[in-house]
Amino acid sequence: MMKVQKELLLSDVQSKSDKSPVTVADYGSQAVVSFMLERELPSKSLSLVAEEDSGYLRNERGQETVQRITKLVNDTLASDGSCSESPLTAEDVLRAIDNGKSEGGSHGQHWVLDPIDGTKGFLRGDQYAIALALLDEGKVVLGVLACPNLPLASIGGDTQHSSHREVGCLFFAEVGAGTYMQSLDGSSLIKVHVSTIENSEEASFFESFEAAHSSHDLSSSIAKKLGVKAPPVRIDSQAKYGALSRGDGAIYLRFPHEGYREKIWDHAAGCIVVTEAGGVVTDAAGHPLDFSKGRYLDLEAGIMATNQKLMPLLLKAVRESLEEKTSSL
Ligand SMILES: Nc1ncnc2c1ncn2[C@@H]1O[C@H](COP(=O)(O)O)[C@@H](O)[C@H]1OP(=O)(O)O
Ligand SMILES: [Mg+2]
Ligand SMILES: [Mg+2]
Ligand SMILES: [Mg+2]
Repeated sequence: MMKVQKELLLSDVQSKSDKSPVTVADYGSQAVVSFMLERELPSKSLSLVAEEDSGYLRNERGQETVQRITKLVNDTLASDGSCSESPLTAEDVLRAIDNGKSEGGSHGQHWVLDPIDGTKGFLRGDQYAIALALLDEGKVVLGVLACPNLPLASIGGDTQHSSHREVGCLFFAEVGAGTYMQSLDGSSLIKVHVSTIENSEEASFFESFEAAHSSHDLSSSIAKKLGVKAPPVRIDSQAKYGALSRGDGAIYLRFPHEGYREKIWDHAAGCIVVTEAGGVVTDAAGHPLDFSKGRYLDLEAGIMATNQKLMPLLLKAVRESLEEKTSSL
């Protein structure tokens, strides 16, 4: 994935109908994960709720892109050493991508995948994540978050110039069993916990790098009410949930602009990674996120995450800031 990030060509990037970018890496990652899940869980019929579909790839202009993705997928499976079968054809790859069309819901088990979360960060050479979760009867019971560019050392405010530049973190959480972090090369497994800060003035917070994804004005007003002194830490993708789960910062604020609908694959893995590390994730009204409603989350105004001690204070500050915003309109 990191090699693809470095070598990405202009022609490898397309624009979707909602104007967000999608790359050969997004499609390739979805095909690989879908293919692996099918292979590892042969006895069950797979239900996968995933971001991408093959629509664009199946039209004429997509032909070249499909060839490129097919090569990437086969190279990846071969380098992993886990593939003894013959190489996948373009049609196999398109079918693996389209496995992700499930509607999810409150019954049975559904895998939830964002093959590349934070595509804009990926294109910039910054943070991105591969996020996979398992829903059981509408609840997230398992979450895995791979963050190939996230430093193993803390990225919290005052440690940003740390000399430890090693990157690549894997977070995983299972309901009732806590959250663990491992380096992507497989060494050093540790159990992680959210920050224990109780004084909001000492807290630092994460938000989107992209101002179009989350209102920076609103989070700055909330931070001011809490007396937060540190400047916001702005990074892309669910890497924010990962960083929060190990206490790099104490708060995550996300307030998309009017009309944006949050998707379950953008939060399912991150949510359990934070809650199993002792944190709380809610919408702006303080309700837990409901992953049982299909491909979209149905929620009020925004998403926030912090530790249990700070949540009541945060909720109050969010309420006040939202009221001020409404009355100023
Ligand atoms: N207009 C938008 N507002 C909010 N989030 C968006 C918007 N467009 C895309 N996203 C999604 O928000 C998430 C990244 O936001 P951030 O990095 O700011 O946390 C990604 O899941 C991204 O999708 P994608 O998975 O396609 O990158
Ligand atoms: Mg996308
Ligand atoms: Mg995403
Ligand atoms: Mg994505």
